[in-house]
Amino acid sequence: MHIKARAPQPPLSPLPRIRNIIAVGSGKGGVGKSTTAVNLALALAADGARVGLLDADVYGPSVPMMLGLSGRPESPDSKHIEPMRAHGIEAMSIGFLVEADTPMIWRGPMATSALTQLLHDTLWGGDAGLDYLLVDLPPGTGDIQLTLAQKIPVAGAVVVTTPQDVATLDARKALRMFEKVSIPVLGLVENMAQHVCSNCGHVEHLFGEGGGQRMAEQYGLPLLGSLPLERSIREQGDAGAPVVAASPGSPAAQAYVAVARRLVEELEKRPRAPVSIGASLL
Ligand SMILES: Nc1ncnc2c1ncn2[C@@H]1O[C@H](COP(=O)(O)OP(=O)(O)OP(=O)(O)O)[C@@H](O)[C@H]1O
Repeated sequence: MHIKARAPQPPLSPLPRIRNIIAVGSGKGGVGKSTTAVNLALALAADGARVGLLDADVYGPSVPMMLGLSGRPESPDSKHIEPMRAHGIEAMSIGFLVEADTPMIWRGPMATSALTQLLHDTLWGGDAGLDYLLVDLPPGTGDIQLTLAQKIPVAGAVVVTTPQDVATLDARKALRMFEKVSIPVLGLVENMAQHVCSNCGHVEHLFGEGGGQRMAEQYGLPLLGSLPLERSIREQGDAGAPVVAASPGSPAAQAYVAVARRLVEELEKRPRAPVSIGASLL
């Protein structure tokens, strides 16, 4: 039987220089989504990957502070912008383009168009491109999150939750949101799972134990890992040198590295071509 050679297919992703875009979302604010996204990006880079981080959290862009970055990105041709660089990763944030104390009161369409522009106009990865671009989504599951998730060609999503969040419906709402836009959820990350005393190292499960695992089982999703609630994670994030960069040998940093490796494993189980969920909308 004669098999016709297939005609070359157009690339599925409108961003072919970025091999994998991973969205980091949460059902509600304050669960540590940005802290997790920043440290996961650094952990992937520590394993040798070329990594970028897009801060899409229009309501509270915290990536510049967490990476110790300030100032404005440069534009070589007044059409594109150079990403900012810190601790071996690239970053772009709406926070670089507005004054720090400007409240973000944009309506949905303005926010999403500014963010998709940032995604497309940033010169990610120079000539070599990026292995991973993590997108720190705004907290919650409203219209902005939904539209963004649709407009960005995401390969998969990670949902960050706390043990209390698991007990409520918030994290489940985030799962449903990704399901609605056919974005595969690569797994759950349980943040602030146990408190480690900074004096004596005593470990306490302040918010109960096993909630993340139970939820993961209920939804048939992997639990990518549980991260400790530790003073150093907050302090180093506030100081612009997140724990994975500042104390790479610490148990907290190792916990992020373990989650990052599990994330890559899950991603590699998926079909290679990035899911171009939003391609028709772009
Ligand atoms: N594992 C942790 N241990 C200690 N502090 C943490 C941890 N994770 C996050 N934090 C702290 O909790 C606060 C909220 O974290 P973060 O800003 O990452 O949350 P978020 O979910 O992105 O919030 P937002 O809804 O404002 O975007 C920050 O002060 C951060 O330093």
